Amino acid sequence: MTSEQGGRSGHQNSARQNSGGGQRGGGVRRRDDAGRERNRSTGRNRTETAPGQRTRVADPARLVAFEVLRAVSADDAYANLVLPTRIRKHGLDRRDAGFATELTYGALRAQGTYDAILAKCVDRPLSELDPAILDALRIGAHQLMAMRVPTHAALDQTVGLARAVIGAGPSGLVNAVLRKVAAKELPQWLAELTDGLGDDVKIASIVHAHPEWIVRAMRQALVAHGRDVSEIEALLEADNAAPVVNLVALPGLGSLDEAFDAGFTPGELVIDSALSSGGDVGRLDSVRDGSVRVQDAGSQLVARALAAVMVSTEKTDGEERWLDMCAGPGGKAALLAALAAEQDAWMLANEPAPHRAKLVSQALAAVPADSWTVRTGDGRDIGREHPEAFDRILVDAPCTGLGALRRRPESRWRRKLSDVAELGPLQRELLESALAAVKPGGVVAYVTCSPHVAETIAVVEDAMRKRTDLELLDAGAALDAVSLSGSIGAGNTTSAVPAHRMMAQLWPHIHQSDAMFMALIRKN
Ligand SMILES: C[S@@+](CC[C@H](N)C(=O)[O-])C[C@H]1O[C@@H](n2cnc3c(N)ncnc32)[C@H](O)[C@@H]1O
Repeated sequence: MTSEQGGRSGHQNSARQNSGGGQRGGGVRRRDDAGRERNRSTGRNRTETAPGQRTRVADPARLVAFEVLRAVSADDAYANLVLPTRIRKHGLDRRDAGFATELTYGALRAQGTYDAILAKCVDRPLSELDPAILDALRIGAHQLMAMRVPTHAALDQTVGLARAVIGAGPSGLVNAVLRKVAAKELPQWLAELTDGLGDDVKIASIVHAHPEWIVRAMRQALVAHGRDVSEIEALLEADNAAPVVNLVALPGLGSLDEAFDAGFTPGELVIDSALSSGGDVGRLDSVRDGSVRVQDAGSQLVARALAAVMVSTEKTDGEERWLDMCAGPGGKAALLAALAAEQDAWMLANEPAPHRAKLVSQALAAVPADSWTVRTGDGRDIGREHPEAFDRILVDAPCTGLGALRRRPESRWRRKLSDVAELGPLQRELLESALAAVKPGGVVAYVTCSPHVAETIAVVEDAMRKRTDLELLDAGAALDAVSLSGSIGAGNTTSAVPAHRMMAQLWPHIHQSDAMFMALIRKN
């Protein structure tokens, strides 16, 4: 299990520097540039016996983490959306914001492992604890197990947080439980929790903090794409690392010069992209004007692959017509529309949720307006309403998002196996609609941000079985064709099933991208 690796140096520094942070005796706590507290005026001896007695006011960075965990567990909030607002609300400086980010994301990602440890230290089922106490314990556990926070500071500050925001009684429980947690280091806890377990899936689930059904699904996906099942450890660990920030310059519209001047480095997977493990992208003018966008490298690759693949359609009025059937919030739509504009094509971006359709319009604002139109509606209707009307169609289907666990720290614990079955009919209907809407000679890209075989290979195979006019193109080769290295190994060269050799899967541990799946289907 790792903590925020993407911002590693910044966060680990902040973890060290903030290790003793917090307000004392009700005073406002400030740190100097080296992270040392100023105004240490109490002169009080720090003992390890009664941390809760010392700290009565919550350290703002830990308070932010606690508030985000509460919003996630009580209100089903998304941590990546709530965290920035709480950081602003509490006025955290850059260092404290880094600490709060590592604490929040780390505690959420590893929740299953920490709950297993906590269950050994609490004398009742965790489900019987006040959920606020459980969240405080998770925050304490992450500091003790995975951050370089000295034990006394982790205890002192977490008990102080509990005292300030939950109450004196609960803070005693938090103190007692965290002392038991602190008695062993993480490797000892993991050894104890997995001792005698003969099942590799259960062991990986505890050690790498993923639900068992997801470990099983990832193993199955690796094998289905011709990879060795032993890669599972690296894949799960990649999910536990913070992703680097990827930028794309919209072709013909944006330049990365400003990003490079600001310390971004050229992306290695895909052209016109840049990488950063930290920094505030919102400060870049080019990001603010929408000509440079934050976008995962895998998303960039699939959009570029669809735009570059050969089609042999009859063109309406000499121009190609493209469709992004599931466009919200508009990441791929912006890149696709810019590519369409370069090729004198026009694109329809469809999204049924009105607020997400609005985001699509905003994402497309930097692209010449005569190159695109946004439709607010159900993609399942498009095949019937516009039969054989489009040369290229992207179906970026609603899915479990198991390929993007790096950026959504809570989602692995929120998602359920039943979600996969629930999404299946919609995924199939959207693909069928796209296959009706594509012209003969045109191509449909079926894409998911999930490697789950039931959402990927199975959906494509079902669609192929239903029609006789379809052909799978080599999606791995199509990704290679638009990659910088020319060979990224996303295809499957070894499968005994010819159709499986045509489908491509990107992986966080190999490509440092989301686990994006792509099949390219040509209608003959
Ligand atoms: C995986 S997201 C698409 C991400 C988007 N392509 C991007 O790159 O930003 C799937 C989208 O499909 C939309 N969706 C859900 N049901 C749909 C339907 N019946 N027809 C079309 N889109 C649908 C969701 O609202 C969601 O915005």
